[in-house]
Amino acid sequence: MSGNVGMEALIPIVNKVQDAFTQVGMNSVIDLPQIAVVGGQSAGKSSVLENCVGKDFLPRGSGIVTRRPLILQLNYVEKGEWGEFLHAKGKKFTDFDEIRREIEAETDRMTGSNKGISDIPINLRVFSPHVLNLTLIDLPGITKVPIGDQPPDIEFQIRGMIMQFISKPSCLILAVTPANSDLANSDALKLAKEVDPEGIRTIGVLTKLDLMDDGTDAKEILDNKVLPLRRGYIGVVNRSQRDIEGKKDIKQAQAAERKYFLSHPAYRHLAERAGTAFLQKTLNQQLTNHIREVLPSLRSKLEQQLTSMESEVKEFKNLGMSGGREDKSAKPRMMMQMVNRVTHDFEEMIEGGGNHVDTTSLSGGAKINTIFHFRFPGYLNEGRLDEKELRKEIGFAIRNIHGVRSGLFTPDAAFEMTVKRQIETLAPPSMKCIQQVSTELHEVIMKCIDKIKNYPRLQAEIDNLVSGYLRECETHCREQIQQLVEVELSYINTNHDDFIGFNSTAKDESVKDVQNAGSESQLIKKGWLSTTNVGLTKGLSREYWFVLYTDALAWFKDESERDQKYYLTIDGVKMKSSEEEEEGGGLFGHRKFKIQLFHPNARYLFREYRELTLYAKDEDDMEDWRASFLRAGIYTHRSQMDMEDLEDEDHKPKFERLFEDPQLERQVEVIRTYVNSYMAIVRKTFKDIVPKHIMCLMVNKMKVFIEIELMPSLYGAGNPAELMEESEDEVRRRQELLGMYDACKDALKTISEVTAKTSSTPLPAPVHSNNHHSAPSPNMNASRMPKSDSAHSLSQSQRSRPPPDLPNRPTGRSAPNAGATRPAPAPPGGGSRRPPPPSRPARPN
Ligand SMILES: Nc1nc2c(ncn2[C@@H]2O[C@H](COP(=O)(O)OP(=O)(O)OP(=O)(O)O)[C@@H](O)[C@H]2O)c(=O)[nH]1
Repeated sequence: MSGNVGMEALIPIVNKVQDAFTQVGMNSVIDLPQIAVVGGQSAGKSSVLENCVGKDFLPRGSGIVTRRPLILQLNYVEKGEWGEFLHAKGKKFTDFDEIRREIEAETDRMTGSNKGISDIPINLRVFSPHVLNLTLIDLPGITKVPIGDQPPDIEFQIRGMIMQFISKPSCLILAVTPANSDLANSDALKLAKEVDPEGIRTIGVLTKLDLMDDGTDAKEILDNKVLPLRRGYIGVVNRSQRDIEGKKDIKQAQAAERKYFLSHPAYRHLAERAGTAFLQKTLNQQLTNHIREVLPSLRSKLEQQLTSMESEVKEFKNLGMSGGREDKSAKPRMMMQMVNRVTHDFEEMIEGGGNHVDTTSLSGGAKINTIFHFRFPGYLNEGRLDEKELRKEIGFAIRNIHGVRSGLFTPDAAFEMTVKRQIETLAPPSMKCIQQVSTELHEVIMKCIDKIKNYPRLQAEIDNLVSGYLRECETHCREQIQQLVEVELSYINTNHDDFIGFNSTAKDESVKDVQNAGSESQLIKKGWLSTTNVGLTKGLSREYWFVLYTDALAWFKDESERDQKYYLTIDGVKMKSSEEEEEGGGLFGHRKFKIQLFHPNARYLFREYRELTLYAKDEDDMEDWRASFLRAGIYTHRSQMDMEDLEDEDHKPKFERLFEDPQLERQVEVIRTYVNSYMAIVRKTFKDIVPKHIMCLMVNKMKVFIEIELMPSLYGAGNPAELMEESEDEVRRRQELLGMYDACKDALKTISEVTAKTSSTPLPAPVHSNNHHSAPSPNMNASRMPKSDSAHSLSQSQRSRPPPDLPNRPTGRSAPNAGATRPAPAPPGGGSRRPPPPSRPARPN
């Protein structure tokens, strides 16, 4: 294909821009517009389209030839020239006559051979080094009277088909009208006007000038004086049927066409603005305008991309890595930068703050804080014995200390032994805390060095050194905590200010003694409990505020203790406690923690009740109350039946049996209270001191190590040049980045060159229906130009001319040559020719 020189000239420009953008990762940046030909049957549409491309391959002839839309995609390739049909994928058509035959055959396949039509397009892709990536659309000619197999609504169908394509705002419309027919009735112009009323994307093409009646010409139409179009009309002389049959080639045809215009007296003056070559030039200018229009946005995209790469490129340049040769001396400097980055990131992740605060998950420092203040206290509590177990231990200890004798007094040793056992249980949760912080620190390190993964050797070495040091810190910290446990075990400080044994030994040692001594009643415990039998319908429970004194139990409506419900002296009162399943508690049931108080020697406990049933909210609460009742001298009562139950099948005493001795039970309770008090102090100390140790011995030490010792350690570990060896990925990435950076700069240069080498042409001023004087212009684009600019492109003389009243109509003879001028008497008054009033609508719509 070489019939369109202008288009070929555009190819390198488009390709250069396209290539530059492909290199920077942007494809299809220049999306060239589609061009569609519309017109009546046999108007010469296919001929015009073929001329635009500059190659013979479309079926042409008299009658309805184009019966399906043909979407012709031109694709630029460096080598070879062939066509491919969508309906015959994979088959390459190198003979363009064969392409024509295939179009005809494919048309017939869908529509039959008897002039039927179809809106299903034929898709043809032509690959050639001589074309731009453009899409051209050949559409069936507009017809009104159905023939052959054509449906009755043929006109309507074809119209719909055409509209599908030309209504797209990006589609250029070549409205083809043969000069030997009435321009005023041109369906092509009517349709174009419907979708493009301002005429921005419509070019009028007047074919078959050579077939006009002798003595008539289309000068006035071509001068845009008849039915003026914003972009005017271009006259062409295509090959006649005889030329085609005689195999007149496109070049010969264009030469003959040029001769025709130059030699024709009516057209000589516009020979430079007529003919296939000028039509091509017009379209190419339109494409140029389009290219130039997209350049500014491409430029700004490129500039943005360049800016985003600048800092990294600068970094490489600083390190002497921008060229092909690498600067070896830059590696230690680079290593220092990397280590500084790790130091900075580590510090930031531990201490918080910084520029990149993570909003999706907790950072290292925040996680360590959670371990210290939420998880660690939980772990400390997990290690606690439950109340039952604790009592059991204390009970055994007391009995073992007393040996064969029944001890009258609570032995101190039992307290100390139990406390020591309890202190030992604090070691595992503390170690767990250390281990979790260590894991977190390691994760922080991993995150920090992930950023230097492009230097795998350096990354591995830092990991090795830092993780090794972390292990040392962890071991040291564990030793220190173990030491702390031993310190606690070495001296049980019963003189501690917060220890209740120290301050209130007398009070707690023997509540009973206090009572017996006739001292004043003392408060033991207050709290909510629910009960079912205090003046309520049986079965319903209700909460009261219970206050337990050394000698009495009182309950009130609420904490204000104003409305007292009852005051029960507890002398001789016993208790039973149990857990029971709540009725209707569902699959797993709700457990109820029940304590029953009763008087074994009296019929009624209070009022008409034999017992008082109290429900605690949970097991701990029940244990607390039980302990408090014990302190108040309310002991567990065992019936004979219970006692029988105290031996198991092997006649070994069950644990409960220990407590058949109320004296022992009371002693256990006293020690338990002391143990709890003392352990609360130790736990508090651990809660405070373990995190401090971890901070001091692990976190802070790690910070110092990374900041001060890491760099010298790295030097000790190996040569910086070797450590700074990049990963293949990094080398590739750097090359790509630098390549992309250069490509961006080249692309910007290309854009500047293209801008300098090409020029846009402004959109002609709009024409009015009665303006016969708008000059035709090859400039089709600039549709987005402000109207005022377009208006400026009109010369002063053009604007000052008075607008003629009506479109020019042919005078004299009948229709076929409407729009053509005939030698006719000069119009009255000279100036613009005023045709006689039209006998039918003179405008396309
Ligand atoms: N002499 C002469 N013949 C032309 C000219 N333009 C087209 N023809 C002839 O007119 C006939 C129809 O031309 P086509 O290009 O097939 O017209 P079309 O508009 O594509 O026709 P359909 O697709 O059938 O609607 C062919 O025989 C062409 O050779 C012209 O400018 N001068």
